[in-house]
Amino acid sequence: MSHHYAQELQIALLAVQRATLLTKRVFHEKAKGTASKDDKSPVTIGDFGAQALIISALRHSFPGDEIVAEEEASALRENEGLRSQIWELVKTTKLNDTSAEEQLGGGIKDEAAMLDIIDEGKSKGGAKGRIWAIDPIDGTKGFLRGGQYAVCLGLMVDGDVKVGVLGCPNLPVDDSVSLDTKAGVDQSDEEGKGVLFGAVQGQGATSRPMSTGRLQGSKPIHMKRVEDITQATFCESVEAGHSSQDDAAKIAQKLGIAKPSVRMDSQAKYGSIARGAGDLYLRLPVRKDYQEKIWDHAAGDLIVREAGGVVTDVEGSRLDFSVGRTLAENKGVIAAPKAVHSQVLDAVKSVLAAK
Ligand SMILES: Nc1ncnc2c1ncn2[C@@H]1O[C@H](COP(=O)(O)O)[C@@H](OP(=O)(O)O)[C@H]1O
Ligand SMILES: [Mg+2]
Ligand SMILES: [Mg+2]
Ligand SMILES: [Mg+2]
Repeated sequence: MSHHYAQELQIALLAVQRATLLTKRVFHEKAKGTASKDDKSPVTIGDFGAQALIISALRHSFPGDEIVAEEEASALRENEGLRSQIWELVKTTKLNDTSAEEQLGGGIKDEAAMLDIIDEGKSKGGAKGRIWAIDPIDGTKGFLRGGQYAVCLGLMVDGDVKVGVLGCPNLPVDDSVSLDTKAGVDQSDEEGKGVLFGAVQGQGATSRPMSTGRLQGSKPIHMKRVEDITQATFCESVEAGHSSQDDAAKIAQKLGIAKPSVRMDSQAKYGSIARGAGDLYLRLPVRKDYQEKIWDHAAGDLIVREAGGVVTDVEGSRLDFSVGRTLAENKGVIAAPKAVHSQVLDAVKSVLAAK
């Protein structure tokens, strides 16, 4: 059966847009209510709330699909304070358009149902069937710092990403605003900010301004043509523990790039290069044993490829989303326009080989 994924894209865009209304409310509140996960990484009431709203929307339209989501509710079951703060946000966050809200199935029944919904994201992933990957807040550290963050949703079918959506409340709406070194720091969702990226395999990538109700009109986006690699703008993580900034600096030097990197949190990096605001995204392993999570890459990988880019790991292999909740077969990420990807990859390989 041929499949155009029109309904999947529509629901994913609306679900992400609604979830960002919740994260923006949290962003503007002083008490962000963080908890610490087993791996010591932070999670906020925004992460839990956004995950609940997205899963609830997916369940309404696609009840048979599997879901891989980053967060789980166990910490909330033991913490009534945290739980009720999240429920307060979830039950009062709605799109201000009746038809759009209806497409998402409206709200969640009660607090207990919310916890169960959050826990519906425990699929093991894999190579068979329809599986959604959700990162309710990607770049949680950036979110807490007032940097970039993204609400991320991807649909994989038989291990291949078919639909990808990124909501980036703190990026400029205008695709032509080039990244500078301030793009990742001290950002807010003031006037002129907030963009939704979307892509369907084989149909290209788009951006549109975020709204509080129905979807706004979209524009196709494309990666920028790199005439001269020495003038390229590359982005990397703010967190030195997530991507080796030392290796990135050596790779840049090898390519003759003198401009400092743009450091920003989250998959906003993928969105930014896909729209031509920057050129390259390098994610270079710091720890040999770390496995990248599928929800950190699924949407961004498709959006960049549909905008004319190539995304591989540091060895040049495509990211393999078919092996579970992590990218167990890949290390790092190299995303670049098609015409220069192999040149960048050569530089990456030679720098990493020399270590
Ligand atoms: N050692 C590590 N190496 C690479 N990525 C890591 C990591 N530890 C955590 N991460 C992931 O890095 C993501 C943020 O990426 P970035 O640095 O590009 O903003 C985090 O997503 P969350 O913020 O959703 O937890 C987390 O999943
Ligand atoms: Mg996290
Ligand atoms: Mg993440
Ligand atoms: Mg996250």
